[in-house]
Amino acid sequence: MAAAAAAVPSGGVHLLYPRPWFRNLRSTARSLSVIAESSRIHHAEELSSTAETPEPPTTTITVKNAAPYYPKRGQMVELVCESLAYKGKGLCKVDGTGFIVMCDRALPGEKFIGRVTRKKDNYAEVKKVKSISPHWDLVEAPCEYASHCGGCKTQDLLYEAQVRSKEQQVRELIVHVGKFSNKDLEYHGIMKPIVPCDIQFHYRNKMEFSFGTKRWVPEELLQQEFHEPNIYPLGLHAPGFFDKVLNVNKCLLQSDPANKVLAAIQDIWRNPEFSLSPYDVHSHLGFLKHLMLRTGRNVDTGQPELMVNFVTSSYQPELLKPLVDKISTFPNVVSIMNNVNTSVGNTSVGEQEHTLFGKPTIMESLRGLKFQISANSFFQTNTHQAEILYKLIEDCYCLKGDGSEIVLDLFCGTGTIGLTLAKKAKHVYGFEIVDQAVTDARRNANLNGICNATFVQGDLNKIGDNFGEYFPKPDLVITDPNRPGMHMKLIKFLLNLKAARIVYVSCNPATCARDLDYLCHGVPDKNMEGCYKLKSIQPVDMFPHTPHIECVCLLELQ
Ligand SMILES: C[S@@+](CC[C@H](N)C(=O)[O-])C[C@H]1O[C@@H](n2cnc3c(N)ncnc32)[C@H](O)[C@@H]1O
Repeated sequence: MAAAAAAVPSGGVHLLYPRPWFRNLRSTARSLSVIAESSRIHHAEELSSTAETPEPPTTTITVKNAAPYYPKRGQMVELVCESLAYKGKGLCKVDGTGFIVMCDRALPGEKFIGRVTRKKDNYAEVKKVKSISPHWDLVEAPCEYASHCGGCKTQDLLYEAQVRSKEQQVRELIVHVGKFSNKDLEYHGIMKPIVPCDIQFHYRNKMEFSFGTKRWVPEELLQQEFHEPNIYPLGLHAPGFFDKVLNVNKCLLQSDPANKVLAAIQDIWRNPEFSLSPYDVHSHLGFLKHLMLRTGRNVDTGQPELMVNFVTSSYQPELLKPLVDKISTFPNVVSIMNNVNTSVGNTSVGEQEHTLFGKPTIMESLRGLKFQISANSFFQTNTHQAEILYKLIEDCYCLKGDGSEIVLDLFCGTGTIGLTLAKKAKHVYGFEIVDQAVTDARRNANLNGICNATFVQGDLNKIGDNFGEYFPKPDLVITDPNRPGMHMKLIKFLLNLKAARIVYVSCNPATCARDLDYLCHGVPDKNMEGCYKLKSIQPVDMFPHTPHIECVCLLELQ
């Protein structure tokens, strides 16, 4: 494994000379409109539960000199990938027409044949059928599943090229969805260079695998190798399928102790003597749904500690006993949990939780504080890079440190950001929807002897006009929403609140760009005026080899 990891160079992104393709990424107007359009689709998908939030603006751009082009479903096209865009998809143009085509797993510079699978008004999606010449910055992907697994999409792209592309995506979204001028971003130093992740494998502290009844074998492997498609899989979902699972014996993104546990479970769970059946998502029969592995750290010894969580459709501990007996002998396993989820949905959060071995939580430390993590609580999944992210947040907000300031921590999860600020603040008020996370946040405050933090359970998409009565006017607002971004009610609240500074931490640059636009430029059709000035945007790579991008943005009241 060490050799495999070494094949991918680390860090150093700012020292490399940009390749010609990167300069070409001063993209044409047309490609930008597609990226903006992509973000609109994204919102439509993800905001279905928050119907009142308007979709982000799309950029209407006239395409100069583009011949009309009407690809048909099933048509084969030869393409060259220009750059990476939304969800890490390759952005290509049909030669001579400028028509935009998006392709999963096409990487910059790659020439390939694609089959049109989906057609929209102004772009199409293709599936790569054959690669003609490889992409620039090709490296050998160390993981055997890299070209099929839905987790990593860009393992075979040089890490420096991955982060350059992420930085460029953020810039384009901020300009075209957020409506900030590229010139301002450059000349006022608003757009900061991306912070790469210097650990590019084994960085995830949490992985969730699914048990399945249908093993997914990629088309190209069906012919090449001997496969036993009837063997039940335990692994990751095939991209786009909720009922097909790619069997995975080892994942290079999770810790070594977690991989040892995964391998041990793979070895024995199909043994007919144990009568363990995978849950069938169609018939709703079967027992084993998911296997969640979380890696923490014993804060006294520094040794990894592992939580193994079996998600099952019913409570039958006697069935799990052979697995528990085996993995409880592993020195790092300190907790074996069973979440029982009787619903037909795919979620791993159980209605009941049982401790089968050891303790119900594991420990982790972040910015000098201790955190107790339960099976279902949110915790930053890359602990190493979270240290760097939180330091950036700390540097960004510049609390005076005299204990006079009030901090509002929105979407606080288990309270990690707020608690790391508490020592410098007068009081921290955290709001979070998940009950268990709020319980954890309170426990974490106690664990660290922090008395000036209050955590409240509540839905920030449903705040009433009296929301501001729950806390004194804050000097600083931290907002860290999940992928759909902030609801319009919350935007409106923040525009009326007029806190001196907002630090917006985002895991989705498209919704982040939309919300920054609202906070800075207002929402004309709601008669809301913007009152913030964007001071900085700092992209951070928390998840190498995946399309995910984190950003820390500082806004100041104008
Ligand atoms: C990206 S996480 C941030 C967590 C935390 N700030 C941290 O750094 O660990 C987003 C959090 O928002 C919470 N959340 C999602 N929707 C919410 C809502 N409508 N109201 C309140 N909290 C919500 C999620 O449960 C999750 O804990």
